Amino acid sequence: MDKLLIAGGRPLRGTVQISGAKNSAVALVPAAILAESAVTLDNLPELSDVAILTELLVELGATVERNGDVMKIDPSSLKSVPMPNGNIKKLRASYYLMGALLGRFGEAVIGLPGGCNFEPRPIDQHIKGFEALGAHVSNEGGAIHIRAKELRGAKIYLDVVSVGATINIMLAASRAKGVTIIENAAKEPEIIDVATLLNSMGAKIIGVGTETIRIEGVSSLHGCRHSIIPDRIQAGTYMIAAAATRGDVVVDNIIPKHMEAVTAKLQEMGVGIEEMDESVRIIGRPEYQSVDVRALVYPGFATDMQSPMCSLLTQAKGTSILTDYVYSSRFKYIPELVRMGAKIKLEGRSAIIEGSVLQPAKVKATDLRGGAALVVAGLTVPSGGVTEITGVEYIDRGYDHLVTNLSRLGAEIWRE
Ligand SMILES: CC(=O)N[C@H]1[C@@H](OP(=O)(O)OP(=O)(O)OC[C@H]2O[C@@H](n3ccc(=O)[nH]c3=O)[C@H](O)[C@@H]2O)O[C@H](CO)[C@@H](O)[C@@H]1O
Ligand SMILES: C=C(OP(=O)(O)O)C(=O)O
Repeated sequence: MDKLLIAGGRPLRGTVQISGAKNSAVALVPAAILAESAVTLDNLPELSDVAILTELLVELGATVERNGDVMKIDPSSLKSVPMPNGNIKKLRASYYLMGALLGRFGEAVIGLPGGCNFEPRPIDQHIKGFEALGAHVSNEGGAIHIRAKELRGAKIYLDVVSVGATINIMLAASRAKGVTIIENAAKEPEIIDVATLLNSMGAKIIGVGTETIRIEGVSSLHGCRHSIIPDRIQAGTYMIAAAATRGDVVVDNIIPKHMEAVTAKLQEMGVGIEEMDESVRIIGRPEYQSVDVRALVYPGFATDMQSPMCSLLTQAKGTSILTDYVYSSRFKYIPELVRMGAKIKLEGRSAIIEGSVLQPAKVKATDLRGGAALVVAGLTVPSGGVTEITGVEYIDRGYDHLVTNLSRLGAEIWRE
């Protein structure tokens, strides 16, 4: 089993280039199968989730060619293949194959998704959406069976603001007969990215980025070329790592607007920030103030940034309160931070964090962003001793070239 080793205490310095967004890529790759001809995706990140999805597309009969960060997906000889088990269970975003296959073939059999199960993650809103479009949905032994004689547009009000349900309904509805309206839709930038791809394929989607999305179904979609937006969660993690190590880092190839919630919080703590057109410079300071952080849906502070932020808050003077309003118990990483000397108490859906000096320890990542929190903490430990992180396979889901990027910034980090 791989592990990451970090000899901390080195301020990060230099420039890091951010790759395409995982949470876009894992929706765009399945979306491509709705086309009748080849879709080319640029700026594709090199992540295990993307690799598994690619294998799934090949199992479905697509021809996939990857060259660096470019992937060409030709779904012209795609078949409807049931996928109750196997690779499908390895990642969360395999649920996008439900919407995509339903749109393309009117049917899908997909095993319940795996991935980071930091707490129960229901998909009832996805299913409610498919049913509203006229599909019959049943759970047979842990696999979701979806079948529709004909997909018909419908008005769907989401009970919770869900990224996955919003995208999944958009995928299926883009090939439905008539108009679908999604109310209380999620507004994340990745949703806009998926709609941009679908519209380039010939779909008719408006309203993305607002709480009402209108999708006029079309009878067929065609191939196109699309460049994936930068990964705002990777970008935010490097911003936090730069601040935590009192470094000086330019995080490049980003959309600064997508970073506003993180930028504002770092500024409030006293971190130096310079914003450019496609990059942001983070200038670390010797002392930071404690702050309160609330993880919310976009444009609020992202729940995916909550865990790395917790590691930074251990470096602030006084008491910070970090509350997650999206996932009430996304805190499995906290006992590991405590093992590293962090002073954190859990109260309901909040972590109460006192400033502390971290120390090296052997710790285990049990989910992707919890793993990122441990990396930030390991980098922050004053020199002397090595932090050992296992569970690296979780981190591989969302951070490409992590060791290379951090090493280039001057970190002492290696993988064994
Ligand atoms: C691949 C991907 O893009 N993953 C992101 C996506 O996950 P994902 O799309 O799975 O998360 P959702 O936005 O759906 O979840 C938001 C909230 O709604 C609840 N819920 C969701 C769906 C549903 O059918 N029923 C229900 O109750 C969830 O338990 C959670 O409390 O958005 C999350 C919230 O920003 C991020 O943490 C994940 O990184
Ligand atoms: C939770 C995450 O991803 P997923 O929904 O793919 O598990 C994440 O990116 O932090």
